[in-house]
Amino acid sequence: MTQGSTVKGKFITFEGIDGAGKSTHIGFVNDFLASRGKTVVSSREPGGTPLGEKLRELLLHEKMHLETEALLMFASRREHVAQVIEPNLAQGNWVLSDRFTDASFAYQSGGRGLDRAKMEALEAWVHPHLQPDLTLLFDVPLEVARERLDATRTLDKFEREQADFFQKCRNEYLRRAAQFPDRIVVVDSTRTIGEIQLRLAGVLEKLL
Ligand SMILES: Nc1ncnc2c1ncn2[C@@H]1O[C@H](COP(=O)(O)OP(=O)(O)OP(=O)(O)O)[C@@H](O)[C@H]1O
Ligand SMILES: Cc1cn([C@H]2C[C@H](O)[C@@H](COP(=O)(O)O)O2)c(=O)[nH]c1=O
Repeated sequence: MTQGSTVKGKFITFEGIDGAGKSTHIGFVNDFLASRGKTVVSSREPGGTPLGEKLRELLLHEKMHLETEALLMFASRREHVAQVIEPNLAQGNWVLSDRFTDASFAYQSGGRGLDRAKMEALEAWVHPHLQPDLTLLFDVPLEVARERLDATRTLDKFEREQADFFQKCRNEYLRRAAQFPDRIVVVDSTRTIGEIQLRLAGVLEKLL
């Protein structure tokens, strides 16, 4: 959702606590939209640009003050918005981002406790006129997410956090879903991958 009548592309973000299953579905959404004739660009945060990927390495592996963490997330986002998101939307392309600003609210404010007003100030600074057209929030109980993560990979700094942290992240995600019901669609990610894809197809049809 961008201001200005020339913009034709759409911006879709994927959110959820670690292990909820969001990355699994980005490829499906990409292929679904491509099959409808859309040019689709898939990206991620933190990251999505050469500088953003360097910041991602620091963010996922170095201990830092929670405000440093929030500022670096938004520094990565500033590059991403300038270099990837806005230029592609302006060309009429569809942009899929594995996480965006809802993740900062969920993790830095919800999980770590950073004042929400500071997050709102950063959001207003970094992308005052840009919001996703659609946010897919993959929601699962913590235990399900943890089981999925433990089965698949070496854990990074965030993924090693305790259950209490993820409960607060999840609560903040769900609070935002209630605050922005027209933008954020909550997807029950305890369902099978096939059931979730059917649900996603229904949601995407309405956006085409
Ligand atoms: N609906 C599902 N049912 C069963 N397993 C699933 C489902 N969705 C995802 N998985 C599995 O759970 C694991 C984690 O999924 P995925 O990497 O998509 O999560 P994520 O939310 O993107 O995690 P992160 O944010 O940490 O990258 C993968 O092994 C994936 O195959
Ligand atoms: C954008 C963003 C991300 N995070 C956290 C959330 C995840 O734990 C990692 C990214 O890892 P993923 O496997 O690629 O999802 O970063 C955050 O805390 N704040 C943010 O704004």
